[in-house]
Amino acid sequence: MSPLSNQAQTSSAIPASQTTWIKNPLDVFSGAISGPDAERDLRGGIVIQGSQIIECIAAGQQPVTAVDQQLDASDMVLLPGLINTHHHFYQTLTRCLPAAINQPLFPWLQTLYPVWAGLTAKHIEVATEIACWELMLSGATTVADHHYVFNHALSEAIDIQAEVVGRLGVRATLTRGSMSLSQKDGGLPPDSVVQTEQQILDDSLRLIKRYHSAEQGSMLNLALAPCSPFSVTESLMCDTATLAKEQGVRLHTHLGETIDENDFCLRTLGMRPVDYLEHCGWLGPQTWLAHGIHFDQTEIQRLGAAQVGIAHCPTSNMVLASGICPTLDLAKAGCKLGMAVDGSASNDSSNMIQELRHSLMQQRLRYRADQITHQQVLNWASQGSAAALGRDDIGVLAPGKQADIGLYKLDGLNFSGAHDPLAALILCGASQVSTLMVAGKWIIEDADETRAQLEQLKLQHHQLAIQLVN
Ligand SMILES: Nc1nc2[nH]cnc2c(=O)[nH]1
Repeated sequence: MSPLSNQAQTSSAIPASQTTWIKNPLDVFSGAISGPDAERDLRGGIVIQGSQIIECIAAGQQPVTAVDQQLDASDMVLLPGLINTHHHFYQTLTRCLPAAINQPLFPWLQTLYPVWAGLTAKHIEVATEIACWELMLSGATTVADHHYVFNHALSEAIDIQAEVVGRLGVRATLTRGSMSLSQKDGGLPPDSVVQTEQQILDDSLRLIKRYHSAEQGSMLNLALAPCSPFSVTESLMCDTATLAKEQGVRLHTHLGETIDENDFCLRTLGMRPVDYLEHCGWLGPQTWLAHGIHFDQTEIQRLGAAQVGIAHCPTSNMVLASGICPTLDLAKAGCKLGMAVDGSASNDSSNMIQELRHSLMQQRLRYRADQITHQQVLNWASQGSAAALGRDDIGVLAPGKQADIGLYKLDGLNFSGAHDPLAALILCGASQVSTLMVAGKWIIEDADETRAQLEQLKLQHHQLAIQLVN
């Protein structure tokens, strides 16, 4: 059933000329925690036209614009669509693999690389679909993926992902990942999952030309993402930075995740990861890093001065016992702090709203309770994540921004007795949206119905997961 009322319009796409008032939400968060976007009163709701928000309404006020239809949101909390800045969709197929669980990053990867070497086009397609639905059902309207496993039979992984995200209607940043340093050359991955530098650079250029759209409201950004210092050659890191600059796309990699990575860099490159980043031409605002944990204070200042983005992945960092990201220090220094669930083999879920709860709890162990609020983690997952992905058209509820929103009903037992609805979303542990809109289109109109429709896909995914490990 459509959540819309008053007019007969029930289409999930709002025609460009139509206006919709998301009316009187129970509570609302704009995405910002300082400045004019944080101070604006949104308790009367927002008006959407086409793919954009055109009006924000103060409590008790009516829209100035004539509205064609309304959605009564008085029993729902309104958030900007959450933005996931780092994932490995294919890892949904290797969640909780007994041989891999209970290990830190390096042995965990070495256990999983040979399994991932068996990925086929079908695995990529179905895993991408499952991960995207899991993210969307948990409130994400923009998803980023870091696909870096290109076995010898699988060259079209990003093309498959581009087809799936386009079909689902979710906004995406797809990164062309890569590995070029195998065990025989002193790296961590086996030969079966690395490519030559030329193969990687040629395919990167092909994908940028085919899919990257940089305009406001873009549904698909492409970025380049050599995997990590221990799986990529130095020359590929440098050449990728040059290509990204020539083509005007962003750069992404894993950095500062573990002490083992620091040791690897010192031993094989003779420098620490941030020096390596600078040496390869990566230390700038075009770069966002997954994890960003093991930096000293001087390195944090250098990353901040360069306005590097950080994909903070608290659950994965706890599961792999990697460490605790110095979020507030990085943000204070000038880094753009975003949030991510990381790959589903190190999480082992892709639930974006639950990630915020984990972040709040983990970060309170490092900082004071009054410094890590529910608004702070919500801000990282919206405005902060948008900045990390280099976007200023999403992540905030304000006129002129894209109409990407999530609405949450607090009807579970876990919310009973909660006083502050916005705080309850994080502290009582929300796990699912009720409805979700991307670029003015209802992607999820009724989450329970959507879940029911995904049963067949789930079965197929589970069978593919079993087949992959056998
Ligand atoms: N957490 C995590 N770190 C990585 N470093 C290189 N590859 C990976 C990965 O798949 N997950």
